[in-house]
Amino acid sequence: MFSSRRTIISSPGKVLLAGGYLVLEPAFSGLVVATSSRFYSSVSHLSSASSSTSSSSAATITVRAGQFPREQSEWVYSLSVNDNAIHLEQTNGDKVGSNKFIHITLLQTLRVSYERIVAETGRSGHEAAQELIIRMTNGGQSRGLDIVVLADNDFYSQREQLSALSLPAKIASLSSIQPFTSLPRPIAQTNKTGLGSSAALVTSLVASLLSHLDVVSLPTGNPAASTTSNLGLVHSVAQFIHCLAQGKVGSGFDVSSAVYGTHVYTRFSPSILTPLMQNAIDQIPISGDATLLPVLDPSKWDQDNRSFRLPKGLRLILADVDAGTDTPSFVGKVLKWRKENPQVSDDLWKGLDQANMRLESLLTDMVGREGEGDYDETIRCIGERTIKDLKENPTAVLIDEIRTTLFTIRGFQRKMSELSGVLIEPPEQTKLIDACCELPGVVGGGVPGAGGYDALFLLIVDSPSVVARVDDLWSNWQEMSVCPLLAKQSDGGLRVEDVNAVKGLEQALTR
Ligand SMILES: Nc1ncnc2c1ncn2[C@@H]1O[C@H](COP(=O)(O)OP(=O)(O)OP(=O)(O)O)[C@@H](O)[C@H]1O
Ligand SMILES: C[C@@](O)(CCOP(=O)(O)O)CC(=O)O
Repeated sequence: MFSSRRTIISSPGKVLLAGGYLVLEPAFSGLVVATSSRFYSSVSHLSSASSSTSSSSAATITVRAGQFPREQSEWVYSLSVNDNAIHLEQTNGDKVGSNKFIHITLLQTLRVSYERIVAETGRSGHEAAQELIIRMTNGGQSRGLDIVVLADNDFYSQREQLSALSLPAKIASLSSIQPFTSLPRPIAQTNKTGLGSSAALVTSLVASLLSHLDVVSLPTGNPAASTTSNLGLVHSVAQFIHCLAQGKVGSGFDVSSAVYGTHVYTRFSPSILTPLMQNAIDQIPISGDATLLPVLDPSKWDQDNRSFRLPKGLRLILADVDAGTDTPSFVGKVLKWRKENPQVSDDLWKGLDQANMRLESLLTDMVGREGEGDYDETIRCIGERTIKDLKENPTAVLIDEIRTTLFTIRGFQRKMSELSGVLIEPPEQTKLIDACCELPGVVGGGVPGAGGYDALFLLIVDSPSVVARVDDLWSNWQEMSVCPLLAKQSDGGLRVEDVNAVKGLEQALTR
């Protein structure tokens, strides 16, 4: 009986609200907010194998990026076993080119799966390799795995789609675009919006593969309820793969939020991955001891995730600004300046970290006031700026302190820009964010993550009138092209999906 079993797991996008650059060092933390816009990975079995093609030592994997042109966005791999290794080769690279994030995710996740099969079944070598292939081919009844990856529209600029529909770059227009809308050009020629597509892709694909191959068990609904070892393994495997594919060990805040959702993140020690980064291999050894699992054992990872969320009644609203940011180049220049100016940069880092942690504390205090009788009314009045005397109202005082702290953080970012020569908050962004902050209901804002011209965020009162004010200012802004995203904050990380619960997903998977 051919199995129609399908595993769909999604990961949220990310916004590093505070802690850019500092979060690269374990001494400092970052406030990372997961977005409502998500990245989906679906794993099922390819059509049934005819007796001539079914094999216990080979399998096929096809991966399709469902919203991109199929002829340039479907990668096919063949997996085979020889005397001392499992090999994964792409078979259509000459036609569509390669996708290193997909290839590395498949290879390393299958390598983890093989090592887990050895550890759990006591089988090794060819026997364990055959067990892996049996799971990939549904007991030989299928040729292998059929994978489709899909991102919510927010991950990629929709400017062209909006102009093709003669629609203005406004929130209402974005809502009229079909979910997982087809994009005209391949990924490499598509503008991304800074939500962390690669981290969400890697994380959701690792989780869906490990789950489909029965290596981890992630219950439907809220995987956060699953055992920490399962989620912890998904986290460490995804962090390793993302670093390998990016060719550097970043802070990992983006993978952490793709797994755990919104939280205060303190990075893992980069040295944990050194043994694996130095001799990355391109096959899966089936002789000798496990080499991945001892390093990716979650109990050996020292990152910290402190729970944190935005308070009820406030909303994160995001915009994609017309030019991107070369994050690796920004990071390189800032860290070079920091190394050359240790005293000045230490003082700056400590001052900025205090402001970042003050922001966390104030937002958490706001969460603590959600049950107060005056909370909702105060938020409503702040939205229309009809509060006369802030001093009389503790919630209003807190919001005013959040506003001040966001300005303080931006001041430190401008100081970092001035001293390092890296335009973290460029003058054009300063002008735009200051103009937004003048609007009633806007608490504050800033440039997320590495900054530059990539994106901007605002913290606003979550009311239609405030959203409309911001939307209007952005759509009329002349100095830069500012396009809103639909994303809001969300608290959840990895999620096992029911295809019928996600609008447009079934159609996009079978398109
Ligand atoms: N839908 C997708 N399907 C397959 N691969 C994708 C998809 N989206 C992104 N990728 C992969 O991720 C790579 C982008 O990773 P990169 O680290 O350069 O950007 P990023 O920092 O994640 O971007 P952003 O934060 O703007 O989304 C692409 O080159 C591609 O290999
Ligand atoms: C600059 C840095 O601290 C944050 C980059 O954030 P983003 O990719 O610009 O959202 C780099 C990192 O944390 O890996």
